[in-house]
Amino acid sequence: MIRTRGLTRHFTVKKETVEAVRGLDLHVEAGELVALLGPNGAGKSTTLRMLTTLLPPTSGTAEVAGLDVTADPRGVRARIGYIGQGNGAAHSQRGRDELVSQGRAYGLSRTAARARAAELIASLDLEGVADRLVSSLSGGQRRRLDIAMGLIHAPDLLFLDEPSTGLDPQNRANLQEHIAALRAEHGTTIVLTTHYLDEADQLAERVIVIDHGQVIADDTPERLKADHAGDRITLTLGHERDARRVVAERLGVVAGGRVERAGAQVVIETDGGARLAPKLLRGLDEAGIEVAAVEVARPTLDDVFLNLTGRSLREESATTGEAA
Ligand SMILES: Nc1ncnc2c1ncn2[C@@H]1O[C@H](COP(=O)(O)OP(=O)(O)OP(=O)(O)O)[C@@H](O)[C@H]1O
Repeated sequence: MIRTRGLTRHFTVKKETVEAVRGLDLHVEAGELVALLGPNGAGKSTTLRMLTTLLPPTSGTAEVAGLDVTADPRGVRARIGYIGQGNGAAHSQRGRDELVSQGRAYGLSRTAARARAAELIASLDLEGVADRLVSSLSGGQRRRLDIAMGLIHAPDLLFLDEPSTGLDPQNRANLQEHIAALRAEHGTTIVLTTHYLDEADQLAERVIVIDHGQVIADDTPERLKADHAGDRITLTLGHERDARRVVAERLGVVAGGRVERAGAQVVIETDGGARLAPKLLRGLDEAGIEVAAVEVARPTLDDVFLNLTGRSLREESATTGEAA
């Protein structure tokens, strides 16, 4: 469905070159639900804008829905849906009318456009609000209407640029359910960008991690976590000196496990944390070390990003005022 080779985009800002996307080789099969995950400025939107023909590549090629984005941009646009960041239906119109107009713009007859609009209104749970002015809809309802707009011509491939940014957790969860349901019902190939780690983890079957305009990892969330991050055992000990001793003598810590200490807390990153934790506790007990609390956590995609780049995606998002 998508194949890019060496896809590259530079911008020139005040005589300086910004290498927004640097030689991406992407391959997305029909029916996949893929998330492009990366910090602000990683190049996700620029990639999407090239794949949707909104921006010409500086170099490299991209084939989308069987057509070359540079040679046949109109053909590509007819076969895809694209929902950008913050674009959307006109606020002074009613949602249903906007959908019908959009359908007409794609060449559907009035009857077909109405039927398709009704179908999307039902499947995106907009029945109660589709006949209201768009300006009166909530953020989550508006985002669902945007998605309906992008799907009016029944494209095989849908691009969503940060679909849930700005929504509260409940609306985000609701939108994610709708995206998953669309895929299940229609088999639409979906490519979305996000910097919400849990969204990529729960929704996508495949996560392509992008940093500084390049792919740094590409796999299922489970395999990314298994390959690039371990479980995390957090021990809170009674005294800081005990924590120092655990680290210095690597008490109960298996070979290869990474150990860090902060005050009386020791964090051990290791494979098979649930299996190791009881052994570890027995070892500490035998050494006469008191344990106040223990927690075993499975790795997150943030741990994957941290291990790959040395930076936390969560912190980077926080510094730019975004929640991740
Ligand atoms: N029109 C433009 N002119 C100049 N620089 C640009 C332009 N568009 C993007 N950039 C730069 O290209 C880099 C990649 O930006 P892009 O918007 O693709 O990142 P992103 O991963 O989508 O980030 P975000 O999560 O913040 O949307 C950034 O350094 C950005 O400032």
